[in-house]
Amino acid sequence: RVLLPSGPRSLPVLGNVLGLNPNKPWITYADWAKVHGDLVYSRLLNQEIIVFNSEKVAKDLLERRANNYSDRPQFIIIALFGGSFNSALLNYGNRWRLHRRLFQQAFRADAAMIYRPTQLRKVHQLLANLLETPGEYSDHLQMLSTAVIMAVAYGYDPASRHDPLVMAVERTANMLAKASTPEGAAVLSVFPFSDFKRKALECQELTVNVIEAPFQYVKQNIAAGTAKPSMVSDLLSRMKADDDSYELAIKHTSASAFLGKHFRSYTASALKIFMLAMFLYPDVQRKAWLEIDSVVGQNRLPDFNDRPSLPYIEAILRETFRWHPGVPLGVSHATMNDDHFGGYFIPKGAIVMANIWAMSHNEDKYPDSDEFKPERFFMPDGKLNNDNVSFVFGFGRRVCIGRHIADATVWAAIVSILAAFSITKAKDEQGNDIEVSPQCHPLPYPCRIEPRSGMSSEKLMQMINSHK
Ligand code: HEM
Repeated sequence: RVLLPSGPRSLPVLGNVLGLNPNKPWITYADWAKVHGDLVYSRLLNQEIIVFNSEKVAKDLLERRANNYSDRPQFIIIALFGGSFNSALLNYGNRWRLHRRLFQQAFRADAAMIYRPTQLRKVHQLLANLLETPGEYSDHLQMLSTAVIMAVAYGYDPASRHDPLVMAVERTANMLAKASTPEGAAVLSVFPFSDFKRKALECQELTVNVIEAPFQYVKQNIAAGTAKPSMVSDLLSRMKADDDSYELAIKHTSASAFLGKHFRSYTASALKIFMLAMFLYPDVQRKAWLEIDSVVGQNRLPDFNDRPSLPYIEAILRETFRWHPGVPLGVSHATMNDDHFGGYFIPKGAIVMANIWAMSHNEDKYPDSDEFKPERFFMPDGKLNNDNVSFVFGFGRRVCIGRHIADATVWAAIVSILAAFSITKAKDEQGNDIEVSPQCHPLPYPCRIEPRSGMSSEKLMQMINSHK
């Protein structure tokens, strides 16, 4: 008799739909793991789902048995919404291999270095925006995220957050994202909303335009000799003439980078979490200022050369990724064949999810895991340990391809915001602190952002301008 991994008792048709917290399923899965172990079996309607709640199991299966665990589940709903171009959701096969190779050429650790000046420029623009309209910080962080991806993928410089292309991207990406979680897809397929088909068609049309427009922009710039370095211009320069399938793959990979709503949002989510941590943990902020002042001083803005000399900032970056990981359940994998592990049967076609949230809240590894404590990354001798929380970027052959870009953007934004500003709780009309509670995908909550002691608006603007 085959023994499936253990899991909660399920209802005949619905499976475990009703037991799942739809807003934070990772918490439900982590609770189930306390009863059933690191491997939890559940069912959503007729789809089998196995959740890996520890790094060890995720590595044993997603990495060491990558041949079987590198597929993605396919949802008809995503194709209906025009999302089948997305590299992150492709089946494990030749089309995905070509996409991955193109991404790899542009985004591997050494190639990604050429985008650093652009990333720093966009971060300085963020500082200027925060200075001008601090209350809109959440929009500014989203804009940074989008602007970096558009610059890296296309050399495109959005004029402002009302840029028509950016607005079209936001709209399309939001629609696609709703269709692309297993929970969303399962529920939508049984309880379709009345305007579902209309939305699907609208989204398909938007997607076609949003893929084509920035690609044509690069081609025109190449023809005019004005193209900036970008993933698309680089890949086009290596393409043999009239290779239509290769050209289509370039269009689709670059679009995946900016239309996969997740990937742009993850950078912004990490930064919103960072802002939250800074005003909830003012001592951390003070320690960071001390480190920045002793290494960088107060007369210039930090740059990437400072990174090795700023270990406390590095620890803040790691803790930001760990405390509230932006992708708490990773991107779902799927099994290609039946398998056995630890005495359990893992069926072919099961959806497999890495519960990154459970891993980042493993109390054995991260005691007081709900607390924001950058100190946890230091060894007794005061040096940084080697835990760079890489699990937040996923596992195995489908590990995040944008992680070097994302890591550099988030680092540059964190260190620059700390160098320039003080972040404190906002006050209500009576002058009392407004309290907020941490969430995984934070809404814009109020906070106060102002030039920190020793900094003034004029000085900050001078420093920003001196980098142009
Ligand atoms: C803080 C920011 C980010 C986080 C936390 C993050 C996290 C992740 C995770 C957890 C996965 C799934 C890995 C797996 O299947 O095991 C993933 C996949 C992916 N990420 Fe990221 N990501 C971030 C930013 C980005 C950016 C900026 C880009 C684009 C430039 C990007 C591109 C991708 C792609 C294309 C995949 C799919 C890879 C594949 O299926 O082969 N990510 N990311």
